[in-house]
Amino acid sequence: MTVGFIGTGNMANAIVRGMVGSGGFPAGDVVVFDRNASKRDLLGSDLGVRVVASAEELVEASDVVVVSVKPQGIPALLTGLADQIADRRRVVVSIAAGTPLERLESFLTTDAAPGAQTAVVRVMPNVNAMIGAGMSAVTGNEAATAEDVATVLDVFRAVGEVVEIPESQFSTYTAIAGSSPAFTYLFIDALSRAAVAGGMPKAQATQIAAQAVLGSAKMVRESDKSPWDLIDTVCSPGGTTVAGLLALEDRGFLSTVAHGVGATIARDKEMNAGG
Ligand SMILES: NC(=O)C1=CN([C@@H]2O[C@H](COP(=O)(O)OP(=O)(O)OC[C@H]3O[C@@H](n4cnc5c(N)ncnc54)[C@H](OP(=O)(O)O)[C@@H]3O)[C@@H](O)[C@H]2O)C=CC1
Ligand SMILES: O=C(O)[C@@H]1CCC=N1
Repeated sequence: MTVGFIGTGNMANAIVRGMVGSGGFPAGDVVVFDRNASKRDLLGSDLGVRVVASAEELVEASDVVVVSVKPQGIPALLTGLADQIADRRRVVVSIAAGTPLERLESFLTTDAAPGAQTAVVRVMPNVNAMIGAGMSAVTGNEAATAEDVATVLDVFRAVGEVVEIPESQFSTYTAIAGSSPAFTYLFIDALSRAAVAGGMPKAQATQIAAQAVLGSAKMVRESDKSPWDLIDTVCSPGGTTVAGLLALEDRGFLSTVAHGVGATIARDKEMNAGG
């Protein structure tokens, strides 16, 4: 099975590097195209994946076509490829935020295959796919068979964990897993900047903060305690942690995070509605 990527920016780079790096996908089974020759060629020279010179050539060469351009670029791209995609019976995967299956289907409707519906699978990955630590949600349209969805799950499983969720949950999912790496990087940077204020070199502080966040995430996943209960295990009576925790709450830490997640969901829904 050949998987092709149209658009080799931040996200496709992460996925393709993760796929090939994981050893789960031979470089020869991955095809890439980007309108910037230098970007697509870099993936070819770094990984040995097949590089093609047009989107049409990519559709011709790929069983699964992953559209990895910004949401604004999708209408023109898919409309231009709709006849060929229907004719070749390709499975289309979109990783775009704020772009529902129904809209993707509307761009793929074609007179070349009246009544036939293209299989479309929507995925929300995250950028940690680059190191095989991604988290991706997957959902298929009516035309996507269980086998199509399973194939796409396999692709994204090669770069991290996968979960199948209903499309109605995609906005919420996007906030807590698609966008949240940025929020978490910000948290790590905030920890390390505060340590710089305390006199520690930035590079060292960042590595220490990152390991503390990594270990905390592992603990949440592996412990049978809830995060709330784990907080109590760190807070010694009259100690340092509870002092810091109360100061964070004094500035509304929890509600600030919830506010950020809410704004992310709202923006995704606005994009879903065409905004
Ligand atoms: N970045 C992230 O963490 C995540 C992103 N996503 C989704 O992934 C998608 C891609 O995002 P991201 O990788 O960040 O975006 P980028 O802008 O980094 O990458 C998109 C690439 O596609 C190229 N491109 C645009 N239109 C075409 C076209 N018609 N044919 C060929 N190449 C084209 C762009 O070229 P040019 O530079 O010239 O525009 C660019 O190189 C988005 O839809 C986003 O919602 C989903 C989850 C996480
Ligand atoms: O910011 C965005 O719109 C994309 C979707 C999730 C992460 N990046």
